[in-house]
Amino acid sequence: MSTDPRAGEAGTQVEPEVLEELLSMRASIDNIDATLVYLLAERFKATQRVGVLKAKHQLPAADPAREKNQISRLKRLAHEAQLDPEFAEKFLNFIIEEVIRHHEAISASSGATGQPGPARAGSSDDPTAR
Ligand SMILES: C=C(O[C@@H]1C=C(C(=O)O)C=C[C@H]1O)C(=O)O
Repeated sequence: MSTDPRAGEAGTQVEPEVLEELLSMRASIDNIDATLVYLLAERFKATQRVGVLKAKHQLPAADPAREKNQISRLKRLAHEAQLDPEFAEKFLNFIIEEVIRHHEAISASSGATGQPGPARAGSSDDPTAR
């Protein structure tokens, strides 16, 4: 029924009014997804700075006490927002795992100098490369 590429599979399967409603909701989803990408990019910029600070002061990459506090706070917020708290926990753990991986890489590259090393310059683990 529609050749609009935004309609996807549904374009050939539903009435024009239904399609219009679907496309309007998808436009919101696109905006939300773009916001998520920007938010995640900002969060990773901040955590990269934490990683550099930790490497400089020989602090461990992971901080389980901080993670525990964050997860209970986020689960509480998720519940209030009618988002599945278990999903919120999984999502946050997924992100934290990646952050810790970055911190370990920063620490490994900084060696004795406490500075991100030249071997990592330009890599995704080097926040100064951005
Ligand atoms: C960013 C930090 O490093 C790690 C990553 C965290 C996160 O992504 O929120 C939280 C705790 C740490 O395990 C930190 O210590 O603040």
